[in-house]
Amino acid sequence: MPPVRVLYWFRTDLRLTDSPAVKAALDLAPSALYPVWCWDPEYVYSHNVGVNRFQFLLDSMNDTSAALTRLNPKSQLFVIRGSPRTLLKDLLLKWEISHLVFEEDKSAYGRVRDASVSATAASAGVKVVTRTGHTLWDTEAIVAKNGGHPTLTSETLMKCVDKLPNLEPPIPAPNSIPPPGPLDLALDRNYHPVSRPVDRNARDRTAEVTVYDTFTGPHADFAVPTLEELGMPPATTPYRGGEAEGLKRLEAFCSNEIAVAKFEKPKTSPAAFLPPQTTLMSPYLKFGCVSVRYFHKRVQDIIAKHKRGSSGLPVNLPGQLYFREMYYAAEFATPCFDRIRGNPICRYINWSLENVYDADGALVVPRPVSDDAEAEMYFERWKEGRTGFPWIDALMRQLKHDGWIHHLGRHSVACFLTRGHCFVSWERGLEVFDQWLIDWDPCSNPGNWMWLSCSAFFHSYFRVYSPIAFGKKWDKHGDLIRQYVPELKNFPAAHIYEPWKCPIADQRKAGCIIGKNYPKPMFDEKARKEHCLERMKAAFALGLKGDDTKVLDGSARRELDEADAATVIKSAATSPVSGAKRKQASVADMFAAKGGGGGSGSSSSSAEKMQKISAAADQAKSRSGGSRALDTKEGGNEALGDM
Ligand SMILES: Cc1cc2nc3c(=O)[nH]c(=O)nc-3n(C[C@H](O)[C@H](O)[C@H](O)COP(=O)(O)OP(=O)(O)OC[C@H]3O[C@@H](n4cnc5c(N)ncnc54)[C@H](O)[C@@H]3O)c2cc1C
Repeated sequence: MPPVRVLYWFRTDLRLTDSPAVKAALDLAPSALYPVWCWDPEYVYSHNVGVNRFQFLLDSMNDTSAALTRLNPKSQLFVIRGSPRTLLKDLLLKWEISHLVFEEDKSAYGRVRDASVSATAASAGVKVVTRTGHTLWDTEAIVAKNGGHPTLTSETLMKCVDKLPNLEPPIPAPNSIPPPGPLDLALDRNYHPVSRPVDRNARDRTAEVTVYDTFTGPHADFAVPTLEELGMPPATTPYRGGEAEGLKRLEAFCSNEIAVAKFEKPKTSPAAFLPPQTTLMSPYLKFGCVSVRYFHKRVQDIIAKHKRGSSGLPVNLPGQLYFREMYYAAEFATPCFDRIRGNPICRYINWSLENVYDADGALVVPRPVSDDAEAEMYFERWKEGRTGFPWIDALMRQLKHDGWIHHLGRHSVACFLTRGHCFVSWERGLEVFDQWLIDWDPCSNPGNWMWLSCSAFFHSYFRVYSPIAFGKKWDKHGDLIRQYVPELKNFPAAHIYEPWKCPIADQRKAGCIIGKNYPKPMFDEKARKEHCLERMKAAFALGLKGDDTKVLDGSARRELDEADAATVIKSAATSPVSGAKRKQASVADMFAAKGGGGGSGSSSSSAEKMQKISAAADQAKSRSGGSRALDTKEGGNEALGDM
């Protein structure tokens, strides 16, 4: 029998407790175990990753490396700087590896990469062993139980998992591991990307990237890189990665068993991030520092112990984990999940700012400047936390600084940017979250953006989060605002959510003049909300999805823009005119001029179309119970009360 020599390829499973793939590697009883991380140039340059997420990843890698060394002083996480697609084959040959073992990554990106690496390994005569460990259930099996379709409600998900075998109990961390074999690596290729791709993270770098100057680190010790090697300044997030830190956080949360048993997501405060409000486990799940199955078992055991008065699905903690499963299974079965164009589950809405694609369907980068200057301005001010709505600004600044905000805070800012007020495409918001979130995830991020923008999963578009009342309900004194918008820290509580209404004498006393030290609101929020509701109504009535030919050839956009223009003509005489309305009125003028049959003819046919659309949407709204009812299947981590 040839000796068993295993290369364990770590990716989004930076842990040793309850890792089915680590167990599979050890079950092979290898004489040598090489725990490897490939520091992929694609991640460094082509993915949209901000400094906080890089820091969290480096923390997690260092923690795994230290844990491996504790289990065997000769072991560590062997970090090699290069693409797994090219590098792994050389490692397999040099180290005479018999088995390549890794945890499955079922995302669209992961599937393609893993298939290419597996094929390369097989061609080198190496056996490939994979296990599911990033999700509770095998995503592919869930989709198969759903007839190959994406799971669009948590109820559907539960029906599918009911047909799957029961979850296995978590696997304890190993007590020891074999050492690696010889580590000499006379690698002769240059793994530094010769033609470096567009650097999407250039904006965060303050120095040159030096991480690829060597294969095995500046001291040839396979060390975990540093932020300096990535050309990045120190991170600002207070959250540190790693299995030890993640398990500590989970235990701290679980120490209050009653709170665990009674947890109801919609009743947690978007302004709080300490237990028992929320677990803050998402970045640890994202990087696999904590096993989702271990987390699930831990809370299920507590719930079983305190059955009386415990909360139920979908609002309890297991329910939250099932939302994650739902998005994973939805992503698996949906082409173009992270964009509108070509996405069969995503409703088409004619957002004022949307992504532009070339004839082959590729995103146009750099992005052309939109001709809707107002929408561009809304987007920029949203991103910078300068909208003039302190609740929104506090959350956006918290997101940028800390890399994490509460789920219901994400609801607030996502609703505000998209269907609630700015009418900017969710694709633009997704990109900002992608850059800033430490827990960014290819399934949960697009999935939740589609939910919040009422593009998929959730459809009650007439339920809009107030940028004033919602925060006030949870944080009357405005502590979150005082912390993240220091300009307002001395503002009287009575006016902190609407500082523009504060008497000038009090503004002076608080040391902050609105319009000078802190912006005035960028629009009349009520008028904007009405404007967006009308546009959502039209899009819902048209009822197209991202893969419809009318979306792909641009005619859906024209049709909805015409309908919007007609609405403005209809309402111009009665509605308060915000800047945005003026802009729409000019769109209406353009339409009238283009119509050929003269202004009045065009606008009346358009108005008729709008009337039909509007009536259909009203019917849909009354069928679903109007603005007060919320389909419980859609709820679960929605704030069900006052929005
Ligand atoms: C616009 C938007 C974008 C989001 N992007 C991401 C993302 O990129 N990555 C990410 O992990 N979560 C994302 N979420 C979901 C959610 O906000 C975070 O998972 C949550 O804030 C994590 O906090 P927690 O760990 O304290 O959650 P808890 O309430 O303690 O829940 C426990 C775990 O359940 C999972 N979970 C809970 N709610 C959701 C949900 N709605 N979707 C998916 N998983 C959920 C998370 O893994 C979470 O750690 C997004 C939500 C919104 C509204």
